[in-house]
Amino acid sequence: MNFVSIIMGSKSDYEIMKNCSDTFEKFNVKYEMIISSAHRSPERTKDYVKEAEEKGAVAFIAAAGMAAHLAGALAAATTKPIIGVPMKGGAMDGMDAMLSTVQMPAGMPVATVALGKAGAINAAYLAMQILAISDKELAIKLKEDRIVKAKAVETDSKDIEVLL
Ligand SMILES: Nc1c(C(=O)O)ncn1[C@@H]1O[C@H](COP(=O)(O)O)[C@@H](O)[C@H]1O
Repeated sequence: MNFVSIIMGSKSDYEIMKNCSDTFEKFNVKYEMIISSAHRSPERTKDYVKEAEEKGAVAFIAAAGMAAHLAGALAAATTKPIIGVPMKGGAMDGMDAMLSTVQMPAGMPVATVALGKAGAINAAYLAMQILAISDKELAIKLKEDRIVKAKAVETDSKDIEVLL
């Protein structure tokens, strides 16, 4: 059973990451979602990655704030794609999380998405684009979603546009 795994460093990340799981729900894509920290629960994190891989996890989404090492720790534990979502908050409001998520050494990639809600949603989209390589039905749904988005831009414009 193919699925995507979402791991958050803390329950305080859930409000934003619910946007990620909601996106999977919208597209009917299977996911798991847990809290585990590379800092606070290193053994749980390592054990979970192994179990999730055995169950069929195709990609991992790691969301963490501040000194965000979770995504990097997952990258060290598996060769499955890792998508990192830096969380806003803390004294540096996410700049720290963004840099610690994105600045991985060569050969240990973490595909880092935007801070905040857009990042949580894009993490799900990126994971679905990975799944869609071998899932034609999902690939079609993603293409249809682009058409809907493009139409929404036109509709929004029509509401306010001024053309000469
Ligand atoms: N960066 C990490 C890791 C980790 O990288 O393992 N574990 C928790 N955290 C982050 O610490 C922030 C504050 O956590 P608390 O709100 O629980 O104090 C959260 O954004 C979490 O992701």
